[in-house]
Amino acid sequence: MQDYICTPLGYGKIDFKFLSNHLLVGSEKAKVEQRLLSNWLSIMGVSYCRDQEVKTVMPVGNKSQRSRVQGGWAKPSSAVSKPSSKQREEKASENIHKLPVWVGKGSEVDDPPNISIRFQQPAEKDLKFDDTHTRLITEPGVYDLSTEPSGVSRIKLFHNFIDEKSAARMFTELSNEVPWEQKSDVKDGVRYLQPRVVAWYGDQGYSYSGLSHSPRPQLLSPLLEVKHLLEENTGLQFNSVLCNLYRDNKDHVSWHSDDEELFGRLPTIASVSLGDTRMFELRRKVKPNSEGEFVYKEFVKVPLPAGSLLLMEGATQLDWQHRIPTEYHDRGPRINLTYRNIVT
Ligand SMILES: O=C(O)CCC(=O)C(=O)O
Ligand SMILES: [Fe+2]
Repeated sequence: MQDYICTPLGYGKIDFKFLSNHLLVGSEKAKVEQRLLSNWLSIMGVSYCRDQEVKTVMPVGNKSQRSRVQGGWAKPSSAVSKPSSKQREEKASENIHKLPVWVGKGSEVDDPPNISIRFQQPAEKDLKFDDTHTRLITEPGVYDLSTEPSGVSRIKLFHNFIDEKSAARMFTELSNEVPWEQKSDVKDGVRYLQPRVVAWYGDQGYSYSGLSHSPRPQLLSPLLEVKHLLEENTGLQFNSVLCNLYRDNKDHVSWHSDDEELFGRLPTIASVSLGDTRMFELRRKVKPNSEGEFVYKEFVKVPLPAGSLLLMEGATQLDWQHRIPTEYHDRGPRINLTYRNIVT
């Protein structure tokens, strides 16, 4: 059994002070908090199982917190006894990870969320978690992700870029009027149906991963509205938009970069979200290690609510990948509009 501890200090109202890599919950109180809990767990990349017996208990914090949590909804099992909780706690506090500090853009940048993570390294197994960095961005701002010879990778997050009422109206119009299509693409020589439906608008077509979109120059009115808003606010031009509809929690887009040549070397991609909130994740690209494995260490997670705008700029497509992962729990439909500019 692998164990590690996370303390979600300062994030949300989650009333728990310990986790294991299999956090198993049983009581009513825990059930009320399952959604928060599973969100937080998915943010931290921890697997989550419900309605099973607690296999591991990893107390963190003072004695009163411990007994409250254990007494409330966690049943320690025999797995707890070795090594002792105290030993684990002491070991864990030696291993507190200091997450990297954002390189900010003056006053536009809010402080990073106050999350600290403690990792308990089990004696018997290497979790490969111990040197990963995950940053959660919930506040609007400008965030420099990395600086490499290729340039600065920068994202900008805006909330309420589209007001609530307009976002709801656009969501309904686009759900009904866009000719949504489930395409298939090729991965490792095999053709798969994409786990979402899409539509492409632009004067030119767009091809990637063995699929192609024909030109569709006539933008629907909500798409034009957003395009004008973007152009007014960013001073940039966008001549195409890929519309994605994630129908439920299972729909997703896997790790990728929008690094096709037709968008230029350092493209700005403007991503507008409507409908239910989904987590947008980035990971920094790595070179394969000596065994040919890709061991990713830097992750960024950004919940994207309705009306938000996320700009990906600079070297983000060269040095980072992004995805929308599946979620464990139900999600309503979400529409994402990624505006791009074809330069060739
Ligand atoms: O749905 C999203 O937020 C991301 C979509 C995306 O990455 C893409 O269309 O290339
Ligand atoms: Fe993308």
